[in-house]
Amino acid sequence: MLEIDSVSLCFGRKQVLSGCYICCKPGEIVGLLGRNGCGKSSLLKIIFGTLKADFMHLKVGSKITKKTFPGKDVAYLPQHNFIPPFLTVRKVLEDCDPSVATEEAVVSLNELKDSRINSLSGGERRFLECLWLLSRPATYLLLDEPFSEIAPFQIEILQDIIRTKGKTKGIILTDHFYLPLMEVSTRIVLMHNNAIYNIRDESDLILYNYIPDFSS
Ligand SMILES: Nc1ncnc2c1ncn2[C@@H]1O[C@H](COP(=O)(O)OP(=O)(O)OP(=O)(O)O)[C@@H](O)[C@H]1O
Repeated sequence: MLEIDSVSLCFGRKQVLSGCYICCKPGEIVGLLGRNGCGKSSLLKIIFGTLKADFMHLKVGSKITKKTFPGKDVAYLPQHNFIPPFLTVRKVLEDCDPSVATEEAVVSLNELKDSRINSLSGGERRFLECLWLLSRPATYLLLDEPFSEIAPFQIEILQDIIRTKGKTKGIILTDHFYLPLMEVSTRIVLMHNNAIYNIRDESDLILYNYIPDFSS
């Protein structure tokens, strides 16, 4: 189990996280929702180690640790582009797991194999980054907005891969495309007012004002 608790984070005088808790075990896909700026990305960065919390308690398996990077337990898809722009698509695909970069998954990239990353569209680049990250052998995957910029057909491909990986890995996934997130998650939580609430269905998201009530 990956477990982080008592997370406290301030930027200047602004308290972003206070006493925050989240956990995830292998075989679980935790969908993390929350309004813009509530601290979802910060929480994932703190788990990975690219952002230092004012206080937190992090445990991966039986190991208490200050960060998970560098290490083999956790892989992290940041919100921003991270694959070096000078690499070619072919080079990146060569470093992907064949069970992830299947023929069906990469069909949209076939004509781009000799292109450099910096010549791809935003969605093409993001999709390739997701394939690469989902290929990592880590036990836990942190995915920050994998569906952003991605066309619906490709989102379905990513959902299938996430579902397959989620059978053996623990995945924490955050995105504002809440429907694809809800479809793929085995457990959904919402960050709201510095607390984490369990979400059963869309009516809970209306209750916490994350989505509008279209019926009213
Ligand atoms: N480096 C920084 N310096 C100052 N404030 C920051 C910094 N990084 C984040 N923040 C602030 O912390 C808050 C939480 O940011 P974070 O990116 O974690 O939110 P989020 O829930 O991921 O938002 P979104 O859904 O928009 O991606 C925001 O109000 C943001 O402005």
